[in-house]
Amino acid sequence: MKSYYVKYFFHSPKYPSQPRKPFPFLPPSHVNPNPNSLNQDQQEERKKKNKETIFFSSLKLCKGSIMASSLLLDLSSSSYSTTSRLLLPFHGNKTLTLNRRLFSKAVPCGRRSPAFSPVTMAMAADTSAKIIDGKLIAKQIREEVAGEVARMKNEIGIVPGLAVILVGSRKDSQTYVRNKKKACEAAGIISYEVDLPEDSTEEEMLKHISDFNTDPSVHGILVQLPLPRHMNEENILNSISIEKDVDGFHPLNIGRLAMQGRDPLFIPCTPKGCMELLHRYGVEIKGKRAVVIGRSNIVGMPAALLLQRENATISMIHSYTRNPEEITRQADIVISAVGVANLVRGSWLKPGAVVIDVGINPVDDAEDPRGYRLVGDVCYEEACKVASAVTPVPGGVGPMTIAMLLSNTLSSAKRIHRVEW
Ligand SMILES: Nc1nc(=O)c2c([nH]1)NC[C@@H]1CN(c3ccc(C(=O)N[C@@H](CCC(=O)O)C(=O)O)cc3)C=[N+]21
Repeated sequence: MKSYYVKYFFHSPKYPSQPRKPFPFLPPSHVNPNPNSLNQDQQEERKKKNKETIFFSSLKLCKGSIMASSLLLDLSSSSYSTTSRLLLPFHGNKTLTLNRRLFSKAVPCGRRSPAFSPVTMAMAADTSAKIIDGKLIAKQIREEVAGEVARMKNEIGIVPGLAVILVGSRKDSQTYVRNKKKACEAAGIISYEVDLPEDSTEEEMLKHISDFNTDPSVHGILVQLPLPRHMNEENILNSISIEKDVDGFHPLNIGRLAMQGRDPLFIPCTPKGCMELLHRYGVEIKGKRAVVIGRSNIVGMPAALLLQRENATISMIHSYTRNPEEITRQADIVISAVGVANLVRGSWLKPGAVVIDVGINPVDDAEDPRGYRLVGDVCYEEACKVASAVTPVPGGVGPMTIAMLLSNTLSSAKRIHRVEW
């Protein structure tokens, strides 16, 4: 039986909504900008894998009732930011309908040498776009948070606390959690970490959450996603007290975000980071056309709601969108969160557009000690020539996500302790 590597999972009770097991990272070869950098063996291995690998931008199981989410899964909840690392072996006997339209756009588009900072590269590439420096802004925000944390401690003797729950031993999740902890410590926020083995039960998880819900020294609770497939993500996220849900994933919180005249308790960290970058770079949003590529619960959808709250006219692009290129080209602001390397080409952009690239996609890089490097959803070099401002990857939205987590934890502690300033 032929086996395909399929991204991603099925939304059906019959099928778990999470990967069967993490599969070794296998980046699509056609986004490798420099296949010649591979040695002979690696090239052979690559050719072999290519033969048996089909990437989907969307797929349907023909029997109808079961629909698979697409590659344009939009950093969707259980696959957050890791879609491109997780490829599932699929031993299906079902007929698959492929829609390669969008994905076929994701081809190599130049290379950024790791030796150069984004800023130097932008200049070297003779571009006009301003580089939106997320790393710098995130640092400023972390310092602002640290100042307020110190003030809280001095004035009322309260130190904000963040609880992080990690299940399993995924390397990328461990790295993210470690970085979050480090950032907390640097800002003076106390972090509490619970590491659970992969095979822990949902009940154990719920017990930890319920303990944190009632623990007065904890002001924020974060469950690192994705969760192992035997856990029900919806149940778990719903059990986090809305007052402490610093990720802002609680459905009631999202409902408030979507409604006029209501305010959410927390704005989800990644979209909040995107908005903060637009604000701090003085990008006007009111009355502008904004396109959000990807409709995940944690990035695309809340990002569109936030832009709309600030009076932009929004369009959302997803795996079933016809003419994504044409629609994107009308946008003054583009936020891309799909997890497909180099999907958005220069030709997709209106001259002068502002581009926020949320994608974090690993692509092979034999020159990198890790064997891969990270690129965004947007072809950076091309975007630099057309857009007026672009976020780099890394160094763009990623660091902002962590800064926003600290900011949400601080505001939670302030709200709980009724701090007025
Ligand atoms: N409950 C939950 N909340 C999250 O906010 C959440 C999550 N689960 N699961 C995983 C994703 C991923 N995520 C990132 C945070 C920081 C960087 C980041 O700092 N990236 C750097 C460095 C990247 C590198 O070099 O490895 C950059 O883009 O410059 C990236 C990704 C938060 N996530």
